[in-house]
Amino acid sequence: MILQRILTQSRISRTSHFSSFFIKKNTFSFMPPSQRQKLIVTRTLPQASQARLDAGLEGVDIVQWKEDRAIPRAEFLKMVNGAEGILCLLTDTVDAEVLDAAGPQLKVVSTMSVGYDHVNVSELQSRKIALGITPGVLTEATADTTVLLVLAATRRLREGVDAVIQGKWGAWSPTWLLGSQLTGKTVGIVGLGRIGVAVAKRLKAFGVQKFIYQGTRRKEEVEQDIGGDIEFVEAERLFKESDVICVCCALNNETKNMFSYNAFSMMKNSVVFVNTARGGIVDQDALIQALKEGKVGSVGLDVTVPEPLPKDSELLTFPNCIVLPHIGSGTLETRTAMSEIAIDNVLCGMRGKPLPHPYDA
Ligand SMILES: O=CC(=O)O
Repeated sequence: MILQRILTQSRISRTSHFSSFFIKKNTFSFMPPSQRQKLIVTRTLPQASQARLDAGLEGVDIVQWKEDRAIPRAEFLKMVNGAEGILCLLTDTVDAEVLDAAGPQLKVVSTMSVGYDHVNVSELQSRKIALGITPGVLTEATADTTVLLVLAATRRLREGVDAVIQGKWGAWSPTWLLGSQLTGKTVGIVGLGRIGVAVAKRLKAFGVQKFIYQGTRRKEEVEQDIGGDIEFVEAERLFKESDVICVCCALNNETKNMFSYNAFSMMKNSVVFVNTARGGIVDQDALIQALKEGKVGSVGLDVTVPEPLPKDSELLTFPNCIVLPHIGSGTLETRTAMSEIAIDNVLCGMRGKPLPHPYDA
């Protein structure tokens, strides 16, 4: 009891506040300083995971950026020096400069995200640094957000809400604010991975008649799992035939700017276009042009370039375009599961063990 109190007090007294970041030394281990490992955490984590860090990790000194904004690059480069593990977010670019600033002892980068387009994977590989991601746990939340945007866009949610707020709600009208419905429609999914499948299964319940999908290869086992009318098609056919398009793929060299002006020009004028993956998959200027020219029916985006999207972005001027602030995985359950995996990944990497959720080339 007395020992417990001494340890707690000593832990508190050794936690120092350093400009905007905290250094937390684990004081209940008698490990000599030379054997202690430095872990960088680039943001405050959801409550349960933050409590885990605050309780201390055996043999680890945690240096954490605790402001409610992304860590400035210069701070990141300073803070990372001497780290053996980095727990970062999708807002932190991890490239050769960061790895150089860290030094050769760096063993693992663990991102609290399933996407890793902010990490230079080949640099990590060439330096034999492990990369951990958080797959699986955000599938349901992100699929929910995708369906939310599909429904919001098809039923003109933004226009309806704006009309109520602006006092433009007149008498009930047989012709006002008519949207479309999903019954009998064709939905195109780009990227039939975990999230794409979860989206298809949800949308099936709305009476979608046919799914067409695009990706690196046909997935027969997944087709069977979803069931019904589902077909792997070329991108061009997906653009032309879909009533609704959901972008659920990773951002990489193949998918960057895949939604070009040409792609939007091929689509039905009534198409509902939803992106919950990464902003860079869409040529945003082309999307703005397509919206101006009435080449797309309605749009729902959870991701943009840049993020945050500036308040004066032209994208925000279209009543048929709804933009969310990248909250696809934004539930307490999901974000907690993601941060727990990110901690497990980074600890295993620092201790030289296989990561429970490694990036899989
Ligand atoms: O966008 C969210 C993620 O990649 O986890």
